[in-house]
Amino acid sequence: MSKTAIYAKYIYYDGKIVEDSYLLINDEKVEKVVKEIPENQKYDYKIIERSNSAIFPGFINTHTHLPMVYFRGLADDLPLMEWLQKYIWPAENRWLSDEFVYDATLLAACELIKSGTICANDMYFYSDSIAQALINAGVKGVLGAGVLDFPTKFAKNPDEYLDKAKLLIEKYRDNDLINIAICPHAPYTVSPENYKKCIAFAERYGLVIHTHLAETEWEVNEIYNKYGKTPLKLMDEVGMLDTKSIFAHMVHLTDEEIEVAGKKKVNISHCLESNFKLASGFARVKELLDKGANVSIGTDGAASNNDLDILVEASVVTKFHKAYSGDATALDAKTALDMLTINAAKGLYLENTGQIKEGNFADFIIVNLDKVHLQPLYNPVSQLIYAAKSSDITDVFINGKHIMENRKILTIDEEEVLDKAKYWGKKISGVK
Ligand SMILES: CSC[C@H]1O[C@@H](n2cnc3c(O)ncnc32)[C@H](O)[C@@H]1O
Ligand SMILES: [Zn+2]
Repeated sequence: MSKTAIYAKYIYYDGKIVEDSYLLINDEKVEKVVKEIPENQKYDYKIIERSNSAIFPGFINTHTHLPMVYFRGLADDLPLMEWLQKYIWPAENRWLSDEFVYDATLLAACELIKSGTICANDMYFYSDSIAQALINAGVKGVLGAGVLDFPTKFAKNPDEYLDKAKLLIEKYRDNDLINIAICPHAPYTVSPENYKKCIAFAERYGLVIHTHLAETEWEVNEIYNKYGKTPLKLMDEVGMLDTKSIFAHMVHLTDEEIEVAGKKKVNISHCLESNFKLASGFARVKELLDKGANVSIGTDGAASNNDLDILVEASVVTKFHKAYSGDATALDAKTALDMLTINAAKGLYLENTGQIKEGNFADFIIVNLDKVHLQPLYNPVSQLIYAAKSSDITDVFINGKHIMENRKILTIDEEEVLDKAKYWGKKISGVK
């Protein structure tokens, strides 16, 4: 049994700031916070001193495509469908393999760890290799096996995509870092019949189902022309709103659909920077939250964002929605932190996750407050969301394991990961 006690200036424990205390960790779980460790227990703990720091729950990125870090900057300044059809899908068909996905996911994992992300909700192919990379890095993943109506290098048809998902479920059933999900890509690439197949499959195995929805105006028109209804209405009719589901984007919703999303407490991953960059628009997050939807934050892939830094994303999200609503009280710093943590865990159906409290998994970050841009300090949560940079995160713990210490990743060799990224970059760009 391993016990750790971390002393910090501030600990965001069970939704409240506790000052000048120890956070006690017992193996992979949080024990409690105490002002003093009883004299007779002092030698039971490895003590870590961070008296100029604050401890917060680790962040959860609820929509991404991790291996796409190797396509970062490959095709920029384009709208979604042109970006996908002319550049990204051809690149995926040319380059994806287990080796590519494993190497790329290690690079993504470094970026996640360095920006305080303890778990990513991924949607891609070759998810076995994604799982192996995340396990080696010590990062949690909800790994969504992608499903499309059409064939790719990875699978011939929806049945084969699902057969491959079955193997993942069996392999990772007892893994404490990995959960498997099912990911029909979007209503313009997956028929209603295949959505129903995915739902039946997800329900049989108790999985979360994760899809892109209402991302662009093009999608709304395409679905209307094909089915005579909106994307959300179509999802409601196939049963997606009445199962364990999470929807990425939800940009183009009518007022009535915002009511429905709220009433049905739909889980939404808001991907603002990707939506901005592809000029897709933006989700009406304040209204969705006010009506009762559960909104968390995703970066989307690094080929459309172009990074996986969820702390920057949250800062942009809170400020943008104040400006858009004309209400400076909208999406305050606590709401932004909740979106990165509790809302995200709820949206992914992860138990004992998303908050530092007794019995929860010990997933947390340590932020160095001794920085010119972080002093003086009146409100630690406000400082985290509005002023801190990811580079202020010194330490990351996941399931009680020390993953990054004083910004050095302890689980994988960052230099080697960088060398591999450069090697693949040269290959992809055709440089000899
Ligand atoms: C089914 S595997 C994932 C699939 O999604 C593609 N993708 C990446 N970003 C987006 C986005 O913003 N909208 C739609 N599809 C996206 C990715 O390239 C894979 O092919
Ligand atoms: Zn996406």
